[in-house]
Amino acid sequence: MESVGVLMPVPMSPYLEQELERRFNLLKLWTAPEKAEFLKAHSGAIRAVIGNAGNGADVGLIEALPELEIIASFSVGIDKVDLDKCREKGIRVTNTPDVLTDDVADLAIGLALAVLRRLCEADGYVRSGEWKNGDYNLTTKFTGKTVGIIGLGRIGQAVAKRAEAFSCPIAYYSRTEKPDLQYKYYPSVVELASNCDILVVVCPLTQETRHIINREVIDALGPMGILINIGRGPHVDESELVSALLEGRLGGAGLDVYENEPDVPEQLFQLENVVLLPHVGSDTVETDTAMADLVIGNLEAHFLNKPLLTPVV
Ligand SMILES: O=CC(=O)O
Repeated sequence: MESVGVLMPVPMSPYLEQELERRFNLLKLWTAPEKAEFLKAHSGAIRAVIGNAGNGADVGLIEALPELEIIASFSVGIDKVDLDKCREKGIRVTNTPDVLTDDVADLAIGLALAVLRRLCEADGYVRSGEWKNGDYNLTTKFTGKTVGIIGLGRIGQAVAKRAEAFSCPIAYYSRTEKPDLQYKYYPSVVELASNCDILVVVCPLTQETRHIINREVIDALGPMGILINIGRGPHVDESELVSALLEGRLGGAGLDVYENEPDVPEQLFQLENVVLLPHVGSDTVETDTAMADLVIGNLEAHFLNKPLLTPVV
């Protein structure tokens, strides 16, 4: 497969890069001084594109690569890939489900604990020497709080399982009720937000879920409520979130994702009830390797005419 051109638009995992280089003709777009020229020069060779959470394949890229057969995303979310265009052109699409579920769910719980128990602030209190002047403030208990989950797929269910271990009642919103699960279902996000303490966003980003967290939902969650976003930034109307936090209409937020990454609203930097992470939900050494192996497994299956391991299209 050494002659198969595989385009990597942006740097991702060094392990993935190294393993792709051993098997394929890896073309690193970001190393080219003139990207359009580079694509033109290699368009006849490129049969695969590697996407990720931030960079997928839009119509422009797909149209520029006439030999493109497969987009293998190094992510579970494929909102940056134009799936309709891929279907129309018969281009296959794969992602990396399951292998990252535990890490992302762990991080949701970590964010909830960090916001409620002020872990980052308290750490700063020790490092700055302020502890010598007196004890740190009281914080808020996590155990027993009602956790509302938007999107009860693989990751949502893993969040629920972890929260149950903290004796948290679980409620959820999803497009359809899941009668085989014992959790309380709400048919609207506002109703869910009105009836939980911690609201976790974990659904895929689609036209329907863009800004699923709007002013009405934020107000329903209220001044004691906590929003955790481990899904995608555009799930949340970010300017509404910032106003609500600045005005004390929302109790706090734990965010791993933002509307315009890596730009984060600077008004949030001063707030002690907010914990900000740089989109690291699945970024552990173990999961990076597992995701990379799955990307490679899908490419090898495709070019050997075998069934894809984790097909989306
Ligand atoms: O955001 C990360 C992913 O979609 O895998």
